[in-house]
Amino acid sequence: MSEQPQVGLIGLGTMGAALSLNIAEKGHFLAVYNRTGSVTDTFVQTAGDLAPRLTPTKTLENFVAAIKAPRVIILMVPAGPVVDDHIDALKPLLGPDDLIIDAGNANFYDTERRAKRAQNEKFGFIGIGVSGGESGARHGPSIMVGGTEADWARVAPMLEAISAKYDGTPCASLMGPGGAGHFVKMVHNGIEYADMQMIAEVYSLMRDGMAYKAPQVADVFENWNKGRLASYLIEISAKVARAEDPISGNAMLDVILDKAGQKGTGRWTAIEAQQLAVPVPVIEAAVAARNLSARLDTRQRGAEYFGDAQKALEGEGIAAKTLEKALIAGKILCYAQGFEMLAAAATHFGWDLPMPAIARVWREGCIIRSDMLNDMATALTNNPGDNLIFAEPFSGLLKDCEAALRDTVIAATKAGIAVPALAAGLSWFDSIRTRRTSANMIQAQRDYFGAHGFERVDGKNEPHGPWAGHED
Ligand SMILES: NC(=O)C1=CN([C@@H]2O[C@H](COP(=O)(O)OP(=O)(O)OC[C@H]3O[C@@H](n4cnc5c(N)ncnc54)[C@H](OP(=O)(O)O)[C@@H]3O)[C@@H](O)[C@H]2O)C=CC1
Ligand SMILES: O=C(CO)[C@H](O)[C@H](O)COP(=O)(O)O
Repeated sequence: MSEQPQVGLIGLGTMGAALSLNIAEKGHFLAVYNRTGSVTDTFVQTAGDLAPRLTPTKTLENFVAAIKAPRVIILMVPAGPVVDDHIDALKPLLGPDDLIIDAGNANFYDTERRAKRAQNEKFGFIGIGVSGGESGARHGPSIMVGGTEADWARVAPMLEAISAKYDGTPCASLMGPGGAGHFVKMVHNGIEYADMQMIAEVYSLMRDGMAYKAPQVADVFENWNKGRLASYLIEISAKVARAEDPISGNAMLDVILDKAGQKGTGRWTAIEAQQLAVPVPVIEAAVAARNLSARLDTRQRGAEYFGDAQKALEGEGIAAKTLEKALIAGKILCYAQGFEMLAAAATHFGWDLPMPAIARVWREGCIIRSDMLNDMATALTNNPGDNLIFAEPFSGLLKDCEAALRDTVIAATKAGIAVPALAAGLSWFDSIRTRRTSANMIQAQRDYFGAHGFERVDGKNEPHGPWAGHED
């Protein structure tokens, strides 16, 4: 029997269509609206058994009218002004206690602003981060919610029902107020960039350093997916390496242009980490690598002018076991940096970010889901406030894998195969356990040119060097 929907969704693109079907499948009736009306028609016509639970609408007025108050309206449209436009358009149509949920990849500052603005309105607004791509949205994404406890109590039953489950536990949690959910999603994506980049780097070592064909790379990744590296990204990397191009019959990977796209969340993570003064060099390297990959002309010119950098690795190359350990180390270092950034954001923004719960919601449904995240959730629970690298099993794993990471970076560097994210991880790891760095030189330089002063190792109160008053 058809019921009046209490939920509506705007934006039937890749994510919105899949999420609508997921919501309908969990027993909800929902109204749907899409800018291009024909998309709405096709969507409902192809919804099969779920079609009776969907109410297609062609105007925002009809859309809102089709939903029973108090309404829950989900936006699944591109981040940025499109979200503001929708809020503005919905505003005169909404009633008391209606709630808009922005489920796209919004910048968390926008979400903060929108949530604050909504406090003066009769309707509410929350921002949620949703991860898992199309199949996650359809069958169970990971959901990071920003809002009040009351907002969470209201939306939790639906969001938990549609979310992925890890051993029966829903991968949906309240992260904190305002933009906290979108902040956590942003860091998720920063880590996603880094995870992907490090996998791409070991792929390059196999392809360019050891002349592996794509199916051989697939074999290696498939094997790794049975061990410590078991994860969605390794699993799909094996699948894409195995795939053939239906047009040329060549390996699919070999016909894809090496120019990485990006929508901005990785860049936002790097920018925000800089604002918070938290070093996340693995993520920064991954963002830079995407930017560099897009500079095709410069890369071609560089290769012609200076000679192509890449050579075969020396000797037998690098054993798959060594590469695996290098990737394990790189992954731990990257997550350690990501969680440190989250901890700094919690302090800076006054959010009580639930670190173990963040690791828990990332265990299933999202793009960075992996077995390791379960151990991270336990480590963050048992070692509150501590960096992951000091917590077992990660400290032990790092000790075990450090040499492999170093050997890999050295071999890659000798062969001219760029491994910026792995190298950044190693350099961070070296820096973080260096008793005396070279920052004394920086302090001396700053004092020389700007009389900025420094602290002395002997504690004496003489904050300037003998160069004070220099004339050059
Ligand atoms: N794809 C993914 O893997 C993930 C995406 N996201 C986020 O989800 C959101 C949606 O992404 P996705 O589904 O991939 O995007 P799509 O491009 O597939 O769909 C975009 C949707 O937004 C609508 N839309 C676009 N521009 C406007 C506009 N100016 N006014 C009104 N409607 C508009 C489109 O309608 P029309 O049919 O008329 O063009 C379409 O319904 C984004 O914020 C994205 O970052 C989050 C997690 C994963
Ligand atoms: O949020 C996502 C996954 O978690 C989206 O797929 C997002 O588009 C990925 O980022 P980019 O397009 O910049 O690679």
